[in-house]
Amino acid sequence: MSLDFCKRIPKVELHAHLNGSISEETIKKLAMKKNPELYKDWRMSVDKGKVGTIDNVFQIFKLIHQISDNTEAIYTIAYDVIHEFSADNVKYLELRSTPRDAPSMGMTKISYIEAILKAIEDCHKEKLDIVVKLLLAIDRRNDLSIAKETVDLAERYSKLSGGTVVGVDLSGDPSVGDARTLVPVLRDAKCRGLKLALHLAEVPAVDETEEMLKIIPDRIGHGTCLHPDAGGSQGLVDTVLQHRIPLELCLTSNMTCETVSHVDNHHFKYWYDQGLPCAICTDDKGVFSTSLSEEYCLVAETFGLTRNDIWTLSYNSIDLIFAEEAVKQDLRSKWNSVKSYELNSE
Ligand SMILES: CNc1ncnc2c1ncn2[C@@H]1O[C@H](COP(=O)(O)O)[C@@H](O)[C@H]1O
Repeated sequence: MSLDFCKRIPKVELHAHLNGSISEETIKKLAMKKNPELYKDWRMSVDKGKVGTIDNVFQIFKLIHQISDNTEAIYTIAYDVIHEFSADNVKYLELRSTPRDAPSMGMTKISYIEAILKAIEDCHKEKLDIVVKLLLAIDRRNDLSIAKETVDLAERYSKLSGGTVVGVDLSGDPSVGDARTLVPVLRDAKCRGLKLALHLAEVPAVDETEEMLKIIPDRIGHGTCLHPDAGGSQGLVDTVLQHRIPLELCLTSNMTCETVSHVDNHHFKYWYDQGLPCAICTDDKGVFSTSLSEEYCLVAETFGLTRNDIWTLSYNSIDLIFAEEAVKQDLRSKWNSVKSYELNSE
């Protein structure tokens, strides 16, 4: 499978953490303004293949958050990240980010969210050929009151943004906290009409995952350890299949975090063969030095998928987006208008 083909086809990105998606250029630009040492530290941490283990990855987020501690930086990051995904032929992007405040820098959670929304709006005004939506993330280390505040903000900004904010993500270091404490807030978010994308079973956690699946999230992030062979259980597999809960799969991320031993063993294969809806995603394209095209190419090469399979994978991801039906229809037309050309060209 040529990378060129994967670059050319239109794509949907459904699992991209804003601060993990920052490119080297943007990090450099922001760090130079603040403290050039931060750029050097970042450079040393993310050299491809060196990141290793999930603990190291979460150290890198701490470093990035030092750089993105002001609203101007958040705007720049969102603006640049949207342009970068667009340059990779991503036509629909769902960003997710954890609202943060930094009182000493004058950043509030409100100004944080508004900076991202402004970047989305500015890209739209430029007529960039990409639809962008936003999920507000709850860090699993947070307590119930912070989670509730995030849900309130998501509901408020879903209205104020005219539907750009579409839901809530649950993420954060999977070895920290117990997501079960957040169940009432997540259920409430669902009742309020917000979509739920939950990181589940990124590491083995059968009891927690069982409880979280009772919410029936709209999508699952990773789901690496759902299967009994990966530290999950048949019950988890059955529930996911019964409700056909789509998975957001991020191969390079899982390899780098060492939650999957070898790419050949990636759970994509199992779920794809079961016919479960799966979206290929980047997770943190900056931290993992990847792009959505590279992820598609990796899936194709690892599991022997044809051009047609890859096209279908990309096309079917449209069904999984959290936007209204009219957006889905527009995207399907866009895909169909280039399909025969892309599938038949060299
Ligand atoms: C590698 N797998 C992962 N698993 C779980 N959570 C992850 C993650 N990658 C990123 N995040 C979550 O996203 C935050 C950074 O973006 P934002 O500051 O929110 O834009 C991280 O701090 C973490 O909470």
